[in-house]
Amino acid sequence: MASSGSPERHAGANEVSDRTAQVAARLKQIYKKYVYPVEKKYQYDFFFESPFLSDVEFDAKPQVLLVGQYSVGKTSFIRYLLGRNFPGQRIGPEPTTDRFTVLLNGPEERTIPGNALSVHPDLPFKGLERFGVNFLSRLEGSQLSSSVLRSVTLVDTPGILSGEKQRTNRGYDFTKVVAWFAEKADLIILLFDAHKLDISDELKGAIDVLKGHEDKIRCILNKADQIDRQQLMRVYGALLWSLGKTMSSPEVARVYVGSFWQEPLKSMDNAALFEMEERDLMKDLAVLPRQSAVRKINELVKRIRKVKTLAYIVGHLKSQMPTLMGKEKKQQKLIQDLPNVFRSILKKYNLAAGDFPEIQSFAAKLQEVKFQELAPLNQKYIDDLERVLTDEIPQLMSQLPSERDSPETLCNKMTSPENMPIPKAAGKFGKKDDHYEGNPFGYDETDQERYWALQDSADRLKNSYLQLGPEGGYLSTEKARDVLLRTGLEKDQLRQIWNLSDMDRDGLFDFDEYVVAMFLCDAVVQKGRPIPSELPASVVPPSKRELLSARKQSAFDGE
Ligand SMILES: Nc1ncnc2c1ncn2[C@@H]1O[C@H](COP(=O)(O)OP(=O)(O)OP(=O)(O)O)[C@@H](O)[C@H]1O
Repeated sequence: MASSGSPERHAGANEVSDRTAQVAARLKQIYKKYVYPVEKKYQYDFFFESPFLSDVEFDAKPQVLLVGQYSVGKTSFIRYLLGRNFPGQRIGPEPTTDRFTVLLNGPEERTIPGNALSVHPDLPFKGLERFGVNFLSRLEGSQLSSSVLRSVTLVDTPGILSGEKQRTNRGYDFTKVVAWFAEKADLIILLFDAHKLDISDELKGAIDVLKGHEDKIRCILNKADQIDRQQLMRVYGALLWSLGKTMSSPEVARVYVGSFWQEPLKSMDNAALFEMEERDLMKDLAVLPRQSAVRKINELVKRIRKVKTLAYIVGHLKSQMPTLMGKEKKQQKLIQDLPNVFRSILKKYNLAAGDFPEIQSFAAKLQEVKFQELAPLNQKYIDDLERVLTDEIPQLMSQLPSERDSPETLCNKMTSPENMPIPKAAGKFGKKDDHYEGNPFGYDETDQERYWALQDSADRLKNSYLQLGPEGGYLSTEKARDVLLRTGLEKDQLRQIWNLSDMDRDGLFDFDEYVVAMFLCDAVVQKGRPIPSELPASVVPPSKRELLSARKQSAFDGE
């Protein structure tokens, strides 16, 4: 039984989390089966200068980016969300975080150097190499086993400094890097210090690069308990005014006021207000996994529409080529007449202008190919894409809570109503911690019974397991052995891995056992780790915990 609260309290949240993972897995299948072959056939990567999608794009967790001046409490806020310290954490009154820290879930606690992070095939940080070695030495991964990080990835940024220091000391383009992370983020939290509110040029610069992402921005007026009510009103007003001038969005930014760390409030004057504000912020965070799933669906829809349009364009150009003479001449004529060609394709197939490539760069690309070598239009491809758009995508959307739901109702769908995510330490508001909810995303930090450090690997391995052809939910001994042999490990090592993974000793691999085996093989092959004598508790699948602890007990009792 869960250590804090009954399992039912979390059922809604886990269900949504599972559903969003299922949606991501289905999107990946759709892409591989129906979209990728068309992209390849009509050279989407070349014509749209957009690489083919990899699994990472679908599997990536929602990202939360924290931005603010130095010492506003970004790192303390993350620590508060996680409910614990994390590797590489630096908190202090002086500028402490001089690097971008990406907080990731993983079975062992460690820091990961920026270089490794930016080339890791399973992480969505490829592309950061372009900011140079100076930047990479200021990038760090912090891996820990955390239920919060199972749902989201957090990115802590270096505090924004004032004046010259900002420009001269960094050795890389800070604002460009923030823009890169902002693009990928699902939520951007801008923190301000109520105690020393100052929207400097640098912060304005950072807010500028967040332009176009206004819908993702949430502001926090932190340390609000350090000042009295009257001062707070003034500071709050001044912040809204400055933000209104700096941010181009027509809507007033949502500013959460409070003190976002675990310490008790300095003054209880505004305790009720701060508590409500934290509750609202946690609700905002709780809908992130769902929002991220919707974003992934939308992005794939946009891409499919472009792919379809490209197939029509390429097919049309190919169809215009003469069979014998004058190919080169015809090709040049078509390129020159491209605006008209686009117009007639748009009309003929009833397409949207926004799905067409930018005309000049497309014309330049066309100069590099021979039209007679282009692929002809294949109606089957188009029909498949249409079917994805009209049947599969709406079906996927219906599996998520309705788009028209208010954040409130969405949140209700994610957690049972009486247990909305509430601040982690009710004690700080002068209350007892009896409603403690450890994680706004629905998994309770203390809920050891359901937490499994290999859950991410399990999500990734689901398809490969199914492809191996389990029967009745089990991989036969032969199949399991074949999989292990393919790792190239020594027989003796494989025997040890088998003994650790086949937890129920039935000579077969169910899915959980398969995940554990793959994890152990990977640890030995990729990372050169020794095989442990027993499985670490967080690696044991929840389905096998009772069994293993009973076995341990009977060994202890000498049975
Ligand atoms: N809610 C809070 N109320 C009062 N003090 C706080 C609060 N949160 C953090 N602090 C204090 O503010 C200082 C800065 O905190 P922290 O290092 O978390 O900020 P930061 O924004 O991550 O800074 P940097 O950008 O330099 O890394 C620390 O001394 C911390 O103890």
